[in-house]
Amino acid sequence: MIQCENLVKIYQASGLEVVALQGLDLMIEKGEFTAIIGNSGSGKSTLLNMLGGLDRPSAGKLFIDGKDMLKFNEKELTEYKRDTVGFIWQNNARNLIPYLTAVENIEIPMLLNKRLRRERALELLDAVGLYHRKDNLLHQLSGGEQQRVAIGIALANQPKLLLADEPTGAVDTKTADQIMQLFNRLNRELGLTVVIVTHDQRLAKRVDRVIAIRDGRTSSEMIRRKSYAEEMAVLEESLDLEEDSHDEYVVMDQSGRIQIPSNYLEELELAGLNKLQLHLEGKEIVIRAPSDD
Ligand SMILES: Nc1ncnc2c1ncn2[C@@H]1O[C@H](COP(=O)(O)OP(=O)(O)OP(=O)(O)O)[C@@H](O)[C@H]1O
Repeated sequence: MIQCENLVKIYQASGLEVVALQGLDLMIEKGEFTAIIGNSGSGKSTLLNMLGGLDRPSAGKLFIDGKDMLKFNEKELTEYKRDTVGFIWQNNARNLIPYLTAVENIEIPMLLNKRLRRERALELLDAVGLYHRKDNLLHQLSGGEQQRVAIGIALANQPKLLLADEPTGAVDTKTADQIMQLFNRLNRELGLTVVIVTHDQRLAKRVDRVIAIRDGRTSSEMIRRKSYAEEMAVLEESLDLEEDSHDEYVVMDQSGRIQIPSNYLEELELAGLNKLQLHLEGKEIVIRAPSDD
């Protein structure tokens, strides 16, 4: 579904160049539920904006749903945003129109698409568990309910890809869990590919794959041993997932480069060295500090 190779994004800010993505590699299959984590400023939102067609990459390759995003003209980009992708932000003000009711908010994207259907808007409201709040104005809804309306809006045009930037950043833990369950249900039942950006390691445990970004590059990856869907089938009601339910991988780029996690370097006192010894031992690669002689 998503294929990024050596993706670069450079912003120009008051005469200075900021390299927000510096050669990021990423593959996401159709139907996967992925979380992107990383420190503030590591490039998570920049990546999501590229995936959502809200901004254009400076260089590299980005294919989504078989289409080359770097070759899109304005019209194709608008069609992509309208038909392929649904976007949810942390901040409700970017998702919702305050003076409309819940159901009217969901109708908006369908209006732009000339497919206005109250019936469909109500279906979507039902899908996000808010049918009973359809006639409430937004200020009458809680933060979590507003975020669910935003998810309904993102689904209005039947996207294949759902992107969410810190979707639970402004709600409490219990509401965050409900929102994650909703994403999971949409992923399982509609087969939607879902990518969320989060700071919250706890939420990241509840997806199939976690991709960590450091300094605008993919630095490591965790893949769930059992699919989240399988686990949820058993644990539908329980929110306590095993601590250790992911295998960790480092990402290797096309040229064979990997990034060694900083805690490994520190533990073995390798941090700060500019060369290391590398050799094969059977089927394993051993990395160690250079010997003195
Ligand atoms: N429009 C812009 N103009 C200039 N620099 C930008 C712009 N957007 C992002 N940046 C810079 O690019 C880098 C990556 O920013 P980005 O917002 O993608 O990080 P992030 O990982 O999402 O951070 P956070 O978790 O704080 O939201 C930062 O150094 C940021 O200052």
